[in-house]
Amino acid sequence: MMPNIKNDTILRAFRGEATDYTPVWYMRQAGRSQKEYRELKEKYSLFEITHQPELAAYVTRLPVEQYNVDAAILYKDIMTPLPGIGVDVDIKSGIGPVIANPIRSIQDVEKLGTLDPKRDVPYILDTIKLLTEEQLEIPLIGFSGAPFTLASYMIEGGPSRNYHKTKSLMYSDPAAWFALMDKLAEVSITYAKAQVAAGASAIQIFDSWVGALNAADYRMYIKPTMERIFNELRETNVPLILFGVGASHLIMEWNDLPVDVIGLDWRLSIKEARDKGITKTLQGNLDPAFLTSDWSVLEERAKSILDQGREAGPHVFNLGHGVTPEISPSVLKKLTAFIHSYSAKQNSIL
Ligand SMILES: Cc1c2[nH]c(c1CCC(=O)O)Cc1[nH]c(c(CCC(=O)O)c1C)Cc1[nH]c(c(CCC(=O)O)c1C)Cc1[nH]c(c(C)c1CCC(=O)O)C2
Repeated sequence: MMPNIKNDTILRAFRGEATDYTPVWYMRQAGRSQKEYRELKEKYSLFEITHQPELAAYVTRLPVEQYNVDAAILYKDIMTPLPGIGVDVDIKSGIGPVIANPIRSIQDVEKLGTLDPKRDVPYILDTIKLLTEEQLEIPLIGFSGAPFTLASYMIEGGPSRNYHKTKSLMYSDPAAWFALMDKLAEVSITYAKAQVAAGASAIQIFDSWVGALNAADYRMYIKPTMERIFNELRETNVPLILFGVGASHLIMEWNDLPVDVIGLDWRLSIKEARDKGITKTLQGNLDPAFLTSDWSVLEERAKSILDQGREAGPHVFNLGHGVTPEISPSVLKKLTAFIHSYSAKQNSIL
């Protein structure tokens, strides 16, 4: 069955078309900032919620109903597919993903299996079907972690500040590194394709931590893998988004990739990205810190981002990184309404 989408504004903006207003969604829009979510987390872990389609769909819908955003993002983690290939991962509250069997050698890479979405993550596909066939009237964004970001957890064994183990494997054992990149590229491709087949209307690839590399190493160790992923995902015909944190020095490399949208954090403005020569739709890039500032301060910064997006568009509003637990849902609701009304008004003046 086809997704039952009544408002596809955000998909048109992703593809670079002009829209009546600037569409918006927020990274980590579903999560600990919401009391309904925190209540659910008292009973269930993240993996327990994602294994139950009714519950996962409920969490995915919370920000849609509360904030009136233009897209939903499937509630799950970038770690979700990894148990399917033999990674022993747990998500620890306040820490993040922790891995009991880290990768240290090519032998460890060779032990990894292949992802079969119907066998390994059927509950994700069921959640997508439930949402897109029965519940949502706006597009659902599916996603996958990118190979570098997934590998960083798999090699470090958990979150890291400097990625020394990851880089050390990359620089000193390229055979193991490229074997791991191939394995994780396959995971991203099969997983994202299965999400689209189940009803997802766009795919975001989170390469959150790849900004730890310089551009020359990115070209050598990462870019060929990303080219393969996006070339294969182009076949799905859905818009493809690439996002990373602290990666301004890599966006010209990203601009060469067959993606539709580049997601910026707050370190580079929309205007600066366009002036550098980025030709894709830009997504971003409010510093989440503004969500705990006075409304007048937040409004001024949101206006500036929207004005840059109008002049240097196409643009989809988002944060520069995820919503954090202390952010109040009422602020996100007010901000969404402001983004819609301000951008619609500015468009009608032009
Ligand atoms: C690097 C990364 C991870 N997970 C993700 C990324 C890429 C985006 C980014 O750069 O932030 C992606 C992610 N994780 C989660 C989502 C849900 C969808 C959404 O955006 O609303 C998404 C898109 C749920 C989650 N994933 C996690 C939570 C919070 C903890 C929980 O509720 O158990 C949620 C709602 C856990 C997690 N998982 C990860 C981290 C760093 C954490 C936070 C650890 C902490 O501060 O406690 C790994």
